[in-house]
Amino acid sequence: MKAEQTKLEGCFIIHDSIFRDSRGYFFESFNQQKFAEQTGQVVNFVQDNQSYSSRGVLRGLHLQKGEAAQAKLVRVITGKVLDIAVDVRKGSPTFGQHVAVELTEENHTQLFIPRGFAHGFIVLSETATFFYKCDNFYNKAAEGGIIYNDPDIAIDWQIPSAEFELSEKDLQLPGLQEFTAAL
Ligand SMILES: Cc1cn([C@H]2C[C@H](O)[C@@H](COP(=O)(O)OP(=O)(O)O[C@H]3O[C@H](C)C(=O)[C@H](O)[C@H]3O)O2)c(=O)[nH]c1=O
Repeated sequence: MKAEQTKLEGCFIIHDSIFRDSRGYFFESFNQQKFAEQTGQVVNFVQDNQSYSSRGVLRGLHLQKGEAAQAKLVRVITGKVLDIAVDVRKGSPTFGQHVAVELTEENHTQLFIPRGFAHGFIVLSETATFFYKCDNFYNKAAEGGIIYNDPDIAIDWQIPSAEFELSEKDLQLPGLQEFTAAL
């Protein structure tokens, strides 16, 4: 695997080493030792999540606050998504900035999102199966988030907004300024 540092400190694009032969492919989707060597971060994941969505479904921007904050290692098993990580770490020099990465079943690319980031994705293919590892357990009481179309973050979700499908919960998330005021 190779870890590519993004413009956001601690957030890495992970390029996996895929072994292909006449049967198909194999790759180590996570190796704690190699990950630490490449990123300088020792991560102990404790929970795996998986979701399945159709084209236009937009999940996010979510995070867990305080002690319940989660680092995530995310990838796509089937389909294609645009994955977004937003730096909302208090005092960060890149506060409010984001990275956008296309994760597909073909490229096997992963994104490592540190604690203190908001995360979301939109499905660009007909359907997508999304898998991610978390280094902290789900804590509903600590859930928070930022509205997907906040003008200060200014995410280009790549497809027409008429195709978007969000949960009622996500449509009521606060803007970055309101979120920041509560930090
Ligand atoms: C996240 C989570 C949810 N749930 C339950 C709570 C709800 O009854 C149901 C669906 O939850 P939600 O609508 O929050 O699922 P997503 O919109 O996919 O949320 C995720 O979307 C973005 C992309 C993320 O990065 C987060 O990990 C996570 O917030 O699963 C659990 O039981 N455990 C969990 O860890």
